[in-house]
Amino acid sequence: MDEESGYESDEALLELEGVTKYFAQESGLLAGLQFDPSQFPPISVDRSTVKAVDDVSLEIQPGETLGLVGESGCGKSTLGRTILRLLEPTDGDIYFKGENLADLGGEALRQTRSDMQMIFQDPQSSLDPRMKVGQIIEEPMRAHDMLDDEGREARAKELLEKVGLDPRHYNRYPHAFSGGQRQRINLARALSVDPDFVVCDEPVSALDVSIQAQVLNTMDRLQDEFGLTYLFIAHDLSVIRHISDRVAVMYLGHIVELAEKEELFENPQHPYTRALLESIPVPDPRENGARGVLEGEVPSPANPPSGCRFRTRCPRLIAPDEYDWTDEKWAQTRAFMRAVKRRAFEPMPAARVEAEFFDGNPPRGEAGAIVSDAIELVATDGERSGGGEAGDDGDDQSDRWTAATDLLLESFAERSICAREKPAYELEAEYGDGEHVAACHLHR
Ligand SMILES: Nc1ncnc2c1ncn2[C@@H]1O[C@H](COP(=O)(O)OP(=O)(O)OP(=O)(O)O)[C@@H](O)[C@H]1O
Repeated sequence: MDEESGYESDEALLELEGVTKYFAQESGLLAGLQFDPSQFPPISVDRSTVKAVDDVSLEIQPGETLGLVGESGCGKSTLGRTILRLLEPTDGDIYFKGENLADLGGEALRQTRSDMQMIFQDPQSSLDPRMKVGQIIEEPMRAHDMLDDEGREARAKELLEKVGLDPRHYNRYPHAFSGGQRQRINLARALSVDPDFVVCDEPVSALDVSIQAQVLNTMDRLQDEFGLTYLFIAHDLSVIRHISDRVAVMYLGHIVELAEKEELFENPQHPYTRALLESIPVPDPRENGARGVLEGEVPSPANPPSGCRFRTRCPRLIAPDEYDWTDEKWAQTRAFMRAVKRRAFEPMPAARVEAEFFDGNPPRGEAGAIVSDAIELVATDGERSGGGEAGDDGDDQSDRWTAATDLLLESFAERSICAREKPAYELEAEYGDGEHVAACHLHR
């Protein structure tokens, strides 16, 4: 038990409740200027809100490594920085050792700041090239008034050794070290103030794969030796798999799935996690191999989809309750809707659209009428299309695809539970007995 705070080590070290971070973003200079003569002043600046982290709740237990994975821009770094109070949360609470960080001030805040450290992706730019390695490692100790000059030097040298470097390099400059060595210097610096919790933000992403494993192994060893708890941010699932005890998957500011590592990798329950896992082996990013699994663009975090944030790209979007569907007819309609939205097929006669997407047997009833209206809009022989005849111009055609897309999305996608309710479900784990949460209505 921690005498001062009353914190007992079987409680969560860190607890997030509804943590939210929005950024006010001004659009590009001219593009963002709105002209409205009926208003005074007639020119206004269009400000949008980037919902980088939205309502994140989770716990991190002492001594564990929670991996945080997701595509670039999903909010991982923002979450890490918000936890450390490098960014002020827009909403929500962060408890560290049972204390709400927002309530801390003075000495308690100072102490907590040294208890929580961060290491960044790019060791090149985070190490001041004009400072010697020893000074770099001692800097946080000096800022926190820890030890005297001699004590700091002794500790810096000891830390150099602990992270796998030669203590005789104390007086060298960062440029004399390789990328992997520079990341080790970063580690030594973060550990100098004896933290309990370290946010590791893509610490090995800039390193060669062969060096990555070595640095990860060192981080693993140091975790045991120093009793550290890690929040380990990475976009690379193999790195996450190497280091994590539990894994949280992030998409567009939400945690979509969280489970113990084995459970997450062997029994993923969110379609986004599955898509991520299926696209793992991409040794050469220019090779398109399995990358097609995640179709479509990530929507803008300034205007994220309602309900489930992944629904606009989800291959398992749930049928709206309004209509009578068989699974087969819904699967076909969903595929057709996606193809129309992405204009993924050449214009063709209605009968061929029906043959290609619905095996010649489109849905009937109310849903069928909507599907047939959409087919008519895009078909070359559709009544409303005039398709292929003289006088048909590109704009017209484009309008019809847009109209068909809107009709299908509004009638079907937007009425799905996936669009209407934010999902959050607790599941039974198949591997281990840890918690497994998946934000997907398939588990309702
Ligand atoms: N200071 C800021 N002002 C405005 N928008 C920001 C700011 N910082 C981040 N964002 C936006 O917030 C979203 C989340 O960014 P963040 O860097 O947290 O994602 P990430 O998952 O860490 O991505 P990456 O791995 O590329 O760093 C992005 O859309 C980003 O553009």
